[in-house]
Parts: sequence; structure tokens; C-alpha cells
Amino acid sequence: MQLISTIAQLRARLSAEASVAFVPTMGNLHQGHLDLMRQARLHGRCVVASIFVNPLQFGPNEDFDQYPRTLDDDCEKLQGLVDVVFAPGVNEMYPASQTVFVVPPPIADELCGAARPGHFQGMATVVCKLLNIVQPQAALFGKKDYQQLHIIRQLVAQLNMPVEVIGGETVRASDGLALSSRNQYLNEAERAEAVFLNQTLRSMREQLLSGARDFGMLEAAAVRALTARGWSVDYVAIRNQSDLKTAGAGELVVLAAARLGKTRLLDNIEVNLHP
Ligand SMILES: Nc1ncnc2c1ncn2[C@@H]1O[C@H](COP(=O)(O)OP(=O)(O)OP(=O)(O)O)[C@@H](O)[C@H]1O
Ligand SMILES: CC(C)(CO)[C@@H](O)C(=O)[O-]
Ligand code: BAL
Repeated sequence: MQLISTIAQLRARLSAEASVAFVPTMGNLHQGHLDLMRQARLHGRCVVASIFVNPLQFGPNEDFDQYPRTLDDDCEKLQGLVDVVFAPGVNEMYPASQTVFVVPPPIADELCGAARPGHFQGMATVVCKLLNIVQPQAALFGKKDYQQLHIIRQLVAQLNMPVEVIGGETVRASDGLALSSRNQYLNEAERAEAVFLNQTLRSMREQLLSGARDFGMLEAAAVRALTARGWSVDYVAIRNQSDLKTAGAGELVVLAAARLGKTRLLDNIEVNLHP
């Protein structure tokens, strides 16, 4: 496994590779990331992981400075799973001020985008840069960040980028909490409470499968239940899987983002309603 920090070295290393599968990350790796690396092996002869905490996708009052940076540990975890780790510094990715941005589709203003203005433009811009740098045949992203995956699919399709986007299932702790680098911000009591987000979504899924169809009422009840336990809820929303617009019927996804103390957690669950 090779650790590379410059774009020129990465391009030279990959120039002779016939097929590359790519997993972009912000590091502080957990089993969710490692699962994507294992799947990547099925999609390319050479597997590249990137580790880059992208300043463009953090708002001014967000956790860019505190975000855990654990490159040595991450490289140990990646041994035997990937061929190349690309870990550029901020100056390598943004040597001059970035004045060209990728404008994401309108859905980027809803859900997480409403709570984090500019986040998806920063994410789309860095993903576009990384895909241009690595030029993979396949790129893998987790369904845990469901809206992000949707926006990346739109980006790649609408900009005609020659890469297959693959979504990996969410890897969870044994109690159901979705693994996330930010889980480590939780104290012991918050970690015990955190599972309630997934339980709430699972309960909504059961109600939908049992015939509940008043989506607004289900969403409002979930927000009330979370708020009553001390959560600060950004949204709970039942949407179509295909376009993330307000749900009709059929293949739905229930998405939520809520804060426990200073930690913002995301989760979602797919629900397929049969007519
Ligand atoms: N539990 C998980 N299961 C599957 N994929 C995941 C999981 N957590 C993160 N990923 C995916 O890993 C990739 C890199 O994500 P990132 O480095 O931001 O990790 P994260 O744990 O989501 O961190 P954060 O807490 O900052 O959201 C993304 O495609 C993300 O969707
Ligand atoms: C896709 C990504 C690596 C872009 O910085 C980031 O948003 C993430 O880790 O999900
Ligand atoms: N995993 C999503 C990246 C972010 O929250 O910035």
C-alpha cells in the first residue's frame, strides 16, 4: 500500500492502471468505510482511498477544526484493503482560492442542505475534483449519507462523468446506531441515547408497512418523540428513494438528522410499499 499526498504522484502511480475503484473519505475510518473498501475490490483492479477533510463543505460554525484527523491509524486499517491512500493537504487540493464551484441540483437546498447552507456545493466541488484527479471506473459512497449519494449520482449523470457510482449499505453498531466518525463526539449518556434515532425510523417503517399513510403526521410524531428526549431535530422526512422529493407511494426512504448535545447524527431507512 502506497501513501501519496500530491496529485502529480498519484497521476503517475495510476497512469498504467486499467481499472481503478475509488472510495473518498474524510478519514477517522470505521467499519462503514472499510466495508466500502472491501466492496471496491470487486469493481477495480486497483483500489484507491482518499482521506481529505474538505474545508469547503463545513460552515463557519461547524466542526472543521475539531474533526478527528487520524492518518496513521487510518493507514494501518487500510493495509491489505487498498493499494493507494491519497491524503492531500489543503494546499494541494486548493492551491489558489477556489473560485469555480459545482452547483448541486435544487434538492441540495432541502433536508441536510437546509440545515447546512453551502455544504452540498462544497461536497460536490471536492467530489468532482477528486473524480477528475483519480479518474476511477467506479466510486463508492455510503447510503448513510443518503442525500449526498443522491446528489453525487446527479452530478455524475448530468456532467457525463465516466464513472459508475455505487452505494454501500449502512454499517451499524450492534444496537443499530449508524457508524459515523462523529459518534466519537458523544459522551456515555448520549451514546446510550443515540440509538433512539434508528429506533424512531424503524418504528416509522413499521407503521408505514402496516398501512399508515398520513406522512405529515408520522413525521411530526417522530419530531415530537425525539424532542421530548432532548434531541434538537433538523428534520424527519418521508421521501421518494428515486428523487428525494415529497413521497408519493412505492419506494420510500425515511431520512432524519438531529443533534444530541453538540453532535449531529444522520440516519435513514428504506421502505418499499407494495400497492
Ligand atoms: N456507517 C456507514 N456505513 C456505510 N458507509 C458509511 C458509513 N459511514 C460513512 N460512510 C460512508 O463513508 C464515506 C466517507 O464518509 P465520512 O468520511 O464522512 O465518514 P462519516 O462516518 O460519515 O463521517 P461523519 O461523521 O463526518 O459524517 C461516505 O461515502 C459515507 O457515506
Ligand atoms: C464524499 C466526501 C469524502 C467528500 O468530502 C465526504 O462528504 C464524506 O466523507 O462523506
Ligand atoms: N459524511 C458527510 C460529510 C460531512 O458531514 O461533511
